[in-house]
Amino acid sequence: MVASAPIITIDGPSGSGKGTLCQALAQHYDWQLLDSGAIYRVLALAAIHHNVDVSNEDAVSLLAGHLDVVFKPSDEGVKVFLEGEDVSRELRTEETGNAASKVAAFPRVREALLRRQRSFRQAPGLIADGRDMGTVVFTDAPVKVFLDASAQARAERRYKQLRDKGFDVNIAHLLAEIEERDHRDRNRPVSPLKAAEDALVIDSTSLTIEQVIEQVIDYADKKLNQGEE
Ligand SMILES: Nc1ncnc2c1ncn2[C@@H]1O[C@H](COP(=O)(O)OP(=O)(O)O)[C@@H](O)[C@H]1O
Ligand SMILES: Nc1ccn([C@H]2C[C@H](O)[C@@H](COP(=O)(O)OP(=O)(O)O)O2)c(=O)n1
Repeated sequence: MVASAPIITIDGPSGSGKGTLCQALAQHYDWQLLDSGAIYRVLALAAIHHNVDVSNEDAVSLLAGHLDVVFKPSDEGVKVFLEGEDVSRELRTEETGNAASKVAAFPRVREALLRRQRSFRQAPGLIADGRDMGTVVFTDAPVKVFLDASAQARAERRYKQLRDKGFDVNIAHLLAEIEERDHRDRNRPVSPLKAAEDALVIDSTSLTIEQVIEQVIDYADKKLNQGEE
């Protein structure tokens, strides 16, 4: 039997640093990258573009089954195309994140997107970024990390990130949105945001990005080597 490609799952709440960490890991190991949040964000945008009510589970799960999305690496990072249209900028707004969190709460939507996410598992390995990568989508991953940080720290990070991209943002508003999204993501009945039992939990509130990356690479190297012994 051919062994499946190894996976490192990185789950955690909004602004904990998952995307930054996953990009660094994908570069370090030269592995594929799955940004599962981007898939939920694209689906939310597809609903908005087609005037589909994001609270209508039937209609949104139908869209999820036919989602035409393409991820293209470019010099400015990965560009995302929905039905041929570049939606990379629109994808990153908090409005889109919030709508993504709403459509992601529907069980049939999550079911419709499972196979698409699992198809990213390819040699030599995969770095998977999301909320349920270690608990539902890739339960057999040899390396699982749950990345957290205080809501205040996450709101401040998001504020700087969006302001640097030229968005007009307000920190109090961002904190309220992050707390609302945390609550919805953690309390939904299917695939709620939580650490897998076998995950390494890292609180990055007072760690630099470099310290987080170093800690995860040290841990992953040990776990991956154990698997080869
Ligand atoms: N440990 C950290 N300390 C300070 N800023 C961080 C840290 N980790 C990530 N950031 C910054 O916070 C912002 C959000 O990080 P991101 O990786 O997009 O989070 P997520 O994918 O979990 O939402 C980015 O601008 C990133 O550079
Ligand atoms: N595996 C995933 C990934 C994202 N989601 C949902 C829940 C999140 O609030 C939204 C957006 O996720 P995304 O990772 O892009 O958000 P952040 O960059 O962390 O703010 O999608 C999910 O339910 N399951």
